[in-house]
Order: sequence, then C-alpha cells, then structure tokens
Amino acid sequence: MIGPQLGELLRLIDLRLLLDLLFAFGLGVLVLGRVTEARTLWLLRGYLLLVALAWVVQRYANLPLTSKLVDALVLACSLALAILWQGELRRLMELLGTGRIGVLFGSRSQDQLGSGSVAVLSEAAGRLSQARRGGLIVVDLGSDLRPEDFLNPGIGLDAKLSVDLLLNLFAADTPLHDGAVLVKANRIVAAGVILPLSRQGINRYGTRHLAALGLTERFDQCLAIVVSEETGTLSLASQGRLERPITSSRLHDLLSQALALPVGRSVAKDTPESRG
Ligand SMILES: Nc1ncnc2c1ncn2[C@@H]1O[C@H](COP(=O)(O)OP(=O)(O)OP(=O)(O)O)[C@@H](O)[C@H]1O
Repeated sequence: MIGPQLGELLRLIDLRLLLDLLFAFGLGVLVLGRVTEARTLWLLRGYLLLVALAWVVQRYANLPLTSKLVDALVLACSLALAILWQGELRRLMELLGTGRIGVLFGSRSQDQLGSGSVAVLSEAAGRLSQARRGGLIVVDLGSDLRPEDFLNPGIGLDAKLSVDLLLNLFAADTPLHDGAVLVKANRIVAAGVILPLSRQGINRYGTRHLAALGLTERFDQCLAIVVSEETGTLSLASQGRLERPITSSRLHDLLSQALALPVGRSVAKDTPESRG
C-alpha cells in the first residue's frame, strides 16, 4: 500500500539536508533580492557560488587538500567583501541588534514622495543655491529611520512640505538653520537634525557634505540634497556617493528616477497645499 512506500521514500530522502538546502536557497533569494546594483549583484553571486562549491567539495568529494584550498578562497573573499561592504554590514548588524528585521524583508514605503514634492524639493534647492544659502535635506524613501540613528534628532515638525517653509528653515540666523531637514512621505519630519559623518573624503569635503555622505552610506533608501554655502553648488548624495555639481533640473530628474516617477521638469506649484 501507500503507507510503507511513503515511509521508504521518506527514509531515502535526508530531511535535514532538504531543509538545509531550502533555508540556504531562501536566504540566498532574500539577499540577492535586496541588491539593486548590477556590480554588487555579480560580486554576491560569485561569492555565493564559491560558498556552494566549498560545501559540495567538503560534503561529497573526499579531497581534503582541495577542500582546504576552496575554504581559504572563501575566507579571502569574505574578508575582501567585509572591507568593501563595511557600511552595509554595519547597517545589517544595527538592524539585527535593534530588532528591525522587518526592514530587510519589507519593500519601499507606500507613502512615497509624489512628483509635486520632487518639484518642491528641486525648486527649494535651486533657490537656496542661487542665494548661496547652505542647506542639507535628507529625503527618506522608506528607511525606517529612528531618532537614535542621528547624532541629534533635531526638532520634530511634522509639517507639510513647501518651498517657503524649506527656505525659511535654512534662513541664516534662525534657530533651526544648522543641521539637516528630514523629509519623509511629503512631510517635513524634523529640522536641525545632526547626521553621522562619513569618514571617506574627509580631506575633500566639509562637514555638511560629509554628513550627507555619512547618512546615505548607512541608509541606502535615503538621499541627501546638499547646497554649499560657500559656492552655491548643488549636490545629491546617494549610497555614500556625491553627484556634483548638478543643476536643479538635474536634481529633479535624479529624484524622479529614484522614485521611479516620469522624468521631466514640472514646476512646484505655489498652491495653498504646497504652502502648507
Ligand atoms: N553632522 C552634521 N549634520 C547635519 N548638518 C551638519 C553636520 N555638520 C555640519 N553640518 C552643517 O554644515 C554646516 C557647516 O558646513 P561646513 O562649512 O563645515 O561644510 P561644507 O561641506 O564645506 O559646506 P559649505 O560648502 O556649505 O561650506 C553647519 O553649520 C551645519 O549647518
């Protein structure tokens, strides 16, 4: 009957091995699914392939020397990747340590910025740049940032995003003009936020630009718009890299691309809504 045959089949299949393969496959899919950059994806695929090869050699081939060599290769690659991805690995440990594992599985936040907000941000940045007024705007695309992620979380505002309010917040000699403005889901969440600084480019950039790099290298779902007070230069920081100098219309296109919105300049309408 079916009973003994099923029992026989189950005996033949190593359940633990099956589970092991299933978990490893799931983990691989999860990690690869989170990577969007092509080069990173190739590196990760190569690394996972090496790990799988090391496992096969160790388990099925009785070749101790080959096994040792492949293990050494995996170790060398692990060290190289740990150096290359130290920011990402630190972020992963922070997420695990603070119990925010959901961020690893979650997709981008639903309440994203719309095209109106992109226009508001690029117009405000353009006007700050023309006036040579320093500014730093962090755009959170769904990073689940917490106050403890900043050196100082600043003053909570929860105000509607508008060009006027942004210009006001960066007006010289006002209490909140120092630090960054945090924008999330069409709202100005906080101002006067002090961000962690990056250690890369320390000889090249001042602290405003290092702050933009510092945050975006830790949170890949954050962008930082920087306006230099010294030169009026506009920059956009993303994933620990600065694109500069850019025009406000280029900023508009880059923000639209990041949000997967149709690219093309639209004017920030001075509606009562945008005035907040
Ligand atoms: N950690 C930080 N987080 C947020 N803002 C910061 C931080 N550090 C400095 N800033 C902002 O940057 C300003 C100082 O900018 P600084 O001149 O050092 O940098 P910069 O990159 O050369 O910018 P700029 O080109 O505007 O001069 C501060 O007044 C403050 O508003």
